[in-house]
Amino acid sequence: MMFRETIYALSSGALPSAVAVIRLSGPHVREALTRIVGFVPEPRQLVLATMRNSSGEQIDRGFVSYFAAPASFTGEDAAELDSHGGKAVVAALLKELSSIAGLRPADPGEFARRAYLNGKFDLTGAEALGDLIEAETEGQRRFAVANTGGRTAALYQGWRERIIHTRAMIEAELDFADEGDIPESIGSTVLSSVTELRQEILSHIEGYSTAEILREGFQVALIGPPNAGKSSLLNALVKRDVAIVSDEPGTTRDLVVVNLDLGGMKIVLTDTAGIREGAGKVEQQGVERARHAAGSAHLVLRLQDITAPPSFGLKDEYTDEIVVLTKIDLDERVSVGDPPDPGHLAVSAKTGEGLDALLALLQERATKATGATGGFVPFRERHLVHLREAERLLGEFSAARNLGLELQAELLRGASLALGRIIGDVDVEDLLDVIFSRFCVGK
Ligand SMILES: Nc1nc2c(ncn2[C@@H]2O[C@H](COP(=O)(O)OP(=O)(O)OP(=O)(O)O)[C@@H](O)[C@H]2O)c(=O)[nH]1
Ligand SMILES: [K+]
Ligand SMILES: [Mg+2]
Repeated sequence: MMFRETIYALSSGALPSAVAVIRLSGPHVREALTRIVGFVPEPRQLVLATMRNSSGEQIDRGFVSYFAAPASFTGEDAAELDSHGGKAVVAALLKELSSIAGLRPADPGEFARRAYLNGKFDLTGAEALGDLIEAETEGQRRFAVANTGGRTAALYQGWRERIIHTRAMIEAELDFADEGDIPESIGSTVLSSVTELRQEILSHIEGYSTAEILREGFQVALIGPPNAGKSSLLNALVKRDVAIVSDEPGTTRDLVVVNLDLGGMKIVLTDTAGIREGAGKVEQQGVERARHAAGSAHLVLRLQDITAPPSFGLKDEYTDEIVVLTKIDLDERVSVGDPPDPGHLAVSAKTGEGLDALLALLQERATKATGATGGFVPFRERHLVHLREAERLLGEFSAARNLGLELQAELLRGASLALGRIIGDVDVEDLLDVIFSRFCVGK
């Protein structure tokens, strides 16, 4: 696809910086380079050059590189100017570029959008690229990288081809059969291949939780009666005073949420209000929030003060929970290595005993929760919507008897369209804004 306008943007981060990278893409790139540095370098070479304004005055000296279409990120003629990262330097270069006819500043994600439209990657590839830029932990980075290579697209494309093949069998029958009933032999082949595919899609959908955990983090809720030491433990784990601690029961009212990076895994710790009966109105709201946080967490840490009697206010049980005995510095009979119950953990927020073991456990649980899928899972809510739609249509196909060939073909067409929407093969115009506007300017 040819665009008439040439776009440019500062693609590196906030100024001032040691070096700034200005990126250009479009039909006027050669012309712009000639204007700014006086020549067009050999493609794919970094060349030292003096950058000048239209009166010939030097703006800066730096590097310039040129990428001839279609061998560039966008598929168009493209270039990069590497200047010093001073605010005035970059401002002068951008001003100079703006004065060249046919050039305009790029919108957020516009380079990537052009790359997509020129077939450099499919929509899932673009989304993975966005994830890579947003990745904060090593786990997120690895996951995003795994998805940038077009593997997801290949999977969905393969499924589409199977559906299209099945549909072709049905349509061949449509052309020949008068009564619109498929012969028994073909009917069972078609049905079993549709059922098999539906099963594959279903198990793929299940893998979404992996992506969610990697992206949003492994959710850990700290619950327990008032004064169990929840806020103290949270602070000790993140080594910051995030939550207020006091000897007054009912100190924490709202949820206090902090992120932790454990060995490349994002862990989200939530401190909650102490759960007890007969709390006042505000505290009761906090208790409800606590219960809700615990209910939606991947792991619940149930804290118990070893110096306090066992709590009866905490009847709710959660599928994955661990009892953590707190304040063990106050009882010399209890030590980290020897808790009264071997299934429990023992810690002291005051001395730091037991914290390493707890952190190791959190990391292990989070890693286990993301499984060994190697990133081969749906990684956006958007994908899930279309996968569910495809699965639903295939399910309708398998369930109905005597649907008639035409309706069967129609269901398969719908399923194939749904999969096509994930990779961006069909009507995606409205989606492009959503996906690419999330990118930064210059990408
Ligand atoms: N000795 C000792 N005291 C602790 C420890 N952890 C917490 N405390 C004390 O226990 C009291 C309650 O601690 P918090 O962290 O506020 O307890 P909480 O569970 O968050 O309490 P609420 O928010 O009111 O539900 C404070 O006085 C803390 O100093 C510990 O490991 N050792
Ligand atoms: K307290
Ligand atoms: Mg608290």
